[in-house]
Amino acid sequence: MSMDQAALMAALQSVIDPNTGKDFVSTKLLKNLRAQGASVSFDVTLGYPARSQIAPIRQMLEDAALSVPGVQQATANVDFKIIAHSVQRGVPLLPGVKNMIAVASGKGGVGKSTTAANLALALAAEGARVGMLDADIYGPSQPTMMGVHGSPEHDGQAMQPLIGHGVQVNSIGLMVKQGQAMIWRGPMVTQALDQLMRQTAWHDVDYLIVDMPPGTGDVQLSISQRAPVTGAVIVTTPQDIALMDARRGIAMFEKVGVPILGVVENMAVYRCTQCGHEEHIFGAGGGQRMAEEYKVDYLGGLPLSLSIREQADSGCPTVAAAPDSAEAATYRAIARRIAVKVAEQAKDYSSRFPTITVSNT
Ligand SMILES: Nc1ncnc2c1ncn2[C@@H]1O[C@H](COP(=O)(O)OP(=O)(O)OP(=O)(O)O)[C@@H](O)[C@H]1O
Repeated sequence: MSMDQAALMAALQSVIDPNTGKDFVSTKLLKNLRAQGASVSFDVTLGYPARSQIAPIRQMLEDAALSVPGVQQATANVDFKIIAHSVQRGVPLLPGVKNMIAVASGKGGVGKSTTAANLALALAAEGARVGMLDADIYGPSQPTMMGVHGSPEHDGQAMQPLIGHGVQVNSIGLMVKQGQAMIWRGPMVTQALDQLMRQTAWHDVDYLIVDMPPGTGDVQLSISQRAPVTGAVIVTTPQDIALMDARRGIAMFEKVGVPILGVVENMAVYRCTQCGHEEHIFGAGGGQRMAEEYKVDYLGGLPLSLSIREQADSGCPTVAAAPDSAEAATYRAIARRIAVKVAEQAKDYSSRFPTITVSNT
């Protein structure tokens, strides 16, 4: 029995990627469909890091093809490729970095650095090449959280990032003495961060996570204007005051044309380690309500958890220390949502155009 090509396409189109909610045919991700006798094969390239997703997606696609009368053999070649997506107009990309994701918060102490570290590890666990730029001048904690020691080597041109849990790390905390940066004035901070960003030899990074200084002052505004940011993630806790500050964070990025990838609610609920009872100490649903009000995505919530704190503060964040825990699964789900949202953004075309230098001579 010969196969009906239209039926094959319809069957393949009925398969929905659970991560994007879209099919692979109308999004043109399915390519090179070959049919020979009773065999079909095709390629699917996902736009987000998907090591754990390849096998189930391959299975769904092959099952769909095999359900078509006349198809006896189906081979789906599924892989992923992360490309550079657009940033603010007129801001050039950093060499060696495809996408920069700013992790920000309206106020300090909400768990921004912990979230940034775990998201970096979650993206890396799915096969992405990840960098971590710790720009938190007021409390650079990434060297501790990512477990890196020493200073980056400088070859006269650029600094070599340190490697922690497979992630390329550089931090303002590795460049200055403890406490020194806090007394710098705004322009000095901006200059130091600019240098840190541009003079680090990032090696073919798919996602550079930037742990931003907390707040929405001049330094933060300047980074969000000058750095090529693909999108921003806002971390908040559920208290009204933190939510109010988070709103300011959203407004700051929107003002400079950086898309908000979504909101992460940290320390959303307390779960008793003895009996499992859950208590919304700071009120329930605040992050979600704020996300709805501001029409941004609610990416997920993390509980107030002793293990999250202990693991991050001891240099092995939860995603690496306890990959089978519920908290690690939440971080991975949030990271996947972020990567999918980045993949949906327009491609960066700036590298296609030559830079025009006007010379007066
Ligand atoms: N979900 C959580 N449960 C328990 N403790 C947490 C959680 N998230 C973060 N912490 C802890 O709270 C403290 C502050 O977290 P973190 O440094 O990530 O916050 P931050 O917002 O980056 O702060 P800063 O304003 O200093 O940049 C750390 O000790 C961290 O381990």
